Amino acid sequence: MEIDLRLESSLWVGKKRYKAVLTGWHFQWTEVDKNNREKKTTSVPVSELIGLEKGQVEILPHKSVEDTDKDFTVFYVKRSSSGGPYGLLWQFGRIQFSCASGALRDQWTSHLRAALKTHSPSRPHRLLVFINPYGGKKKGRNIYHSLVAPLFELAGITSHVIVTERANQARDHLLKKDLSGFDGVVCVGGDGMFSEIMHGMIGRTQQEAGLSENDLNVTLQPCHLHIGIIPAGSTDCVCFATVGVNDPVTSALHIIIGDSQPLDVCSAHHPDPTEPVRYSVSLLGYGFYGDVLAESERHRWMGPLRYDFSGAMVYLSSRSYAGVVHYLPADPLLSSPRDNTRCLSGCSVCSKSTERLFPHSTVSESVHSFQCSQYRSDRSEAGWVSVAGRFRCVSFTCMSSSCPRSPLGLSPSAHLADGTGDLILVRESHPLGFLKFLHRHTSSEDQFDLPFVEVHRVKAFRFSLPPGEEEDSLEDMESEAARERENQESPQCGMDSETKSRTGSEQQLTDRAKVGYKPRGDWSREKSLFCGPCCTEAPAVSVWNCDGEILPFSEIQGRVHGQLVHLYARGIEDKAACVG
Ligand SMILES: Nc1ncnc2c1ncn2[C@@H]1O[C@H](COP(=O)(O)OP(=O)(O)OP(=O)(O)O)[C@@H](O)[C@H]1O
Repeated sequence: MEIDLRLESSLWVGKKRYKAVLTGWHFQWTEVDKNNREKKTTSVPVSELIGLEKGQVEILPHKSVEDTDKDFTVFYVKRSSSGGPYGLLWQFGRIQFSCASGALRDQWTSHLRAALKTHSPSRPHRLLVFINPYGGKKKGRNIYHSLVAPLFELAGITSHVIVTERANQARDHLLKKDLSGFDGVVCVGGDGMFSEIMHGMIGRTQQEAGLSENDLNVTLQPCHLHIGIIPAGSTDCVCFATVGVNDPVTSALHIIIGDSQPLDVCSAHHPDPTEPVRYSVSLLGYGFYGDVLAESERHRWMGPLRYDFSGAMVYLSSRSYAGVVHYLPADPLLSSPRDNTRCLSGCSVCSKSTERLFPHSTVSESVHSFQCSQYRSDRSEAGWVSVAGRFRCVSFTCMSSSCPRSPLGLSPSAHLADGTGDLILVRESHPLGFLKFLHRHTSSEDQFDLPFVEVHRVKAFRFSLPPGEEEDSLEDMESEAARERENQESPQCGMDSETKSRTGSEQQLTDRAKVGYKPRGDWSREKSLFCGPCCTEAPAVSVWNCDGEILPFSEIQGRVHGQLVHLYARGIEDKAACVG
């Protein structure tokens, strides 16, 4: 039975009188002048109220409380149009009302609290927070404690905070420790930290379901806990592509109100099933993007500038790589990477996909049966398409991968949660043509409208080296590796040991080395191949850039898992529709 939450009365803000109405779903206040004429109305959905306190209360920059009888303070989500060209910045709105009596004040606070409870059932109450103190400009701790923690406290959220002391600590915690009682996990850091947490969450969910995540044919179980991202890294692409801005307060507010954005994830498997699976949401890139990452790891000391520097070096080396790409196209009637649409908050393509993926309310059973039957047909060769050639880059993304420097992203019409990803093939081309392709990512010009570029919306793909090429390249690598071993301490190509122990990518490589990598996956060999223009011979193979981490092999099989994780986000809001 619906409780009657409706309440209406006059309230005062300073000397101004307002007509305030709570309808249950909305709380609105309209200024009324001396002649009883109504002026501007502010309306806030109850789901976007952050909290309320009796008295006159301030939260930021410091908490202060003046406990008065007739006042109450409401905190709510306030949209600002100043978030940049595409996203909307959310601000922490605050308004302090005075009532005619203490009894009316108590009526307002109890009605508002009841409305919040009824109409915001998915808000988190207890969160596990991981802070990477070394991410980005090393401000993660400060960002969390000064901007986020006070808002969580106001919203009645308790948090267990872990400041990481090493790479992969968060992943290991999520894989091994008791997570009962938590509603979600918060990542304070950049894309590398998010990737670590996503790997831990997906791994834990499969462990509990008794599934082998390394098996390409296994249908993975969606994760139950939501992930929130507080951007504090040098690259925060996942946050930008799912929220529209990189702003800690905006992200904290999405977490508080319990927003939910499903996200497709691509699993990347080496043909050898004993190699651990990796997951990607924003970029799996071979060739240019793999080389840039490998090169940039050698210049960590440059800070974020290393990406520009390495990009220029790799561009100048003008490399292309031979390969065969096989892909399983998605249904072209549902959407296409060239259809000029944007996946915005409430996207109908993603909603239809949710209905397809989860046709019944018993989510886990239906997901299992749907995805199993879908992938059974994927495994046969029927419907697969092959493309062979030399490529500047082969990229795959499950989202637009927009970021502040490329506001429309790698694939502007890609969807966050439709169970597909976009495969972008850039063939060997004139260097100026490739420069044009790269430059178009920073503007609104169509980067796919070039003769050497093709893009396909797919459900799965494979990349293999052409027959014969593989053995040659392995021999090349062996001799490079032998040379490299002789020059182990070479300052030109070597990484200093301090840098090495800091990075997640290398930590992962070290971990893999411990479990016995095959010779191809040995970083000491790979790094000699990606020294940029300082190398005289162009290497025959590249590596994969998996959301900013190096996968030290060339052959790969990728498969999209529809809506495998959920973020505390709602996709990019349509600015025109949200800000009047
Ligand atoms: N305490 C720690 N010490 C060293 N590395 C850590 C620590 N905590 C997390 N990491 C690792 O640091 C890597 C980079 O973190 P993050 O993404 O937060 O920062 P970033 O500045 O954006 O980094 P990058 O530009 O390399 O992606 C992650 O892969 C993560 O696993």
